[in-house]
Amino acid sequence: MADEELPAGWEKRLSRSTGVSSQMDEIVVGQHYYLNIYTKESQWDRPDKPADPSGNGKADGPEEVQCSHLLVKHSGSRRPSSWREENITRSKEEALEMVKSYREQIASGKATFAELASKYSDCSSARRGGDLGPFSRGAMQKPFEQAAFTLKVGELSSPVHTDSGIHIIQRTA
Ligand SMILES: O=C(N[C@H](Cc1nc2ccccc2[nH]1)C(=O)O)c1cc2ccccc2s1
Repeated sequence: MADEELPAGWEKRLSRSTGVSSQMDEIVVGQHYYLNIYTKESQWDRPDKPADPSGNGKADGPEEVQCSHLLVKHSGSRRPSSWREENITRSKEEALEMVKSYREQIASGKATFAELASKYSDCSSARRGGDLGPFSRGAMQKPFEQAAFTLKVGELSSPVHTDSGIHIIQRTA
């Protein structure tokens, strides 16, 4: 289908980071998203009307962040399998208890984020100590993005729920 003209004020962008697609549950590189050129807000869905220049001040905050995360998947995860465990059957409640325990160990200094993420994260980024690299809005699932872009550098999130499972996120840049 021809790539029709976008309504005024929008730009079509290519997400440079990998992320989990909202449809197929696989790592996608180069998924398109749409950027409001006035407010710098982004959205997955193709806009059907001109961009709103007002944006109510939502354009604040960084364009790009870098985070590490520790993911604990559960039986309700979109892909209940990982490098650690071929068939993940733990309950969501059990996953939440595990995530809280890891967060406590990191916050108290008993262990570093990278030590626990590399041992226990159900994401393939475990091999990098949980580091996801830099990413902009539009690259990750919305609950993850909202948390990541709200954190200050060095801050640790509360447990964050996405279709992939339950995450602890640390913003590193
Ligand atoms: O989506 C990924 N991995 C999924 C799990 C997952 N789901 C996520 C949702 C948001 C952010 C990170 C996430 N990681 C998997 O392994 O099943 C990614 C792995 C990596 C590895 C390096 C850099 C970025 C990424 S994003």
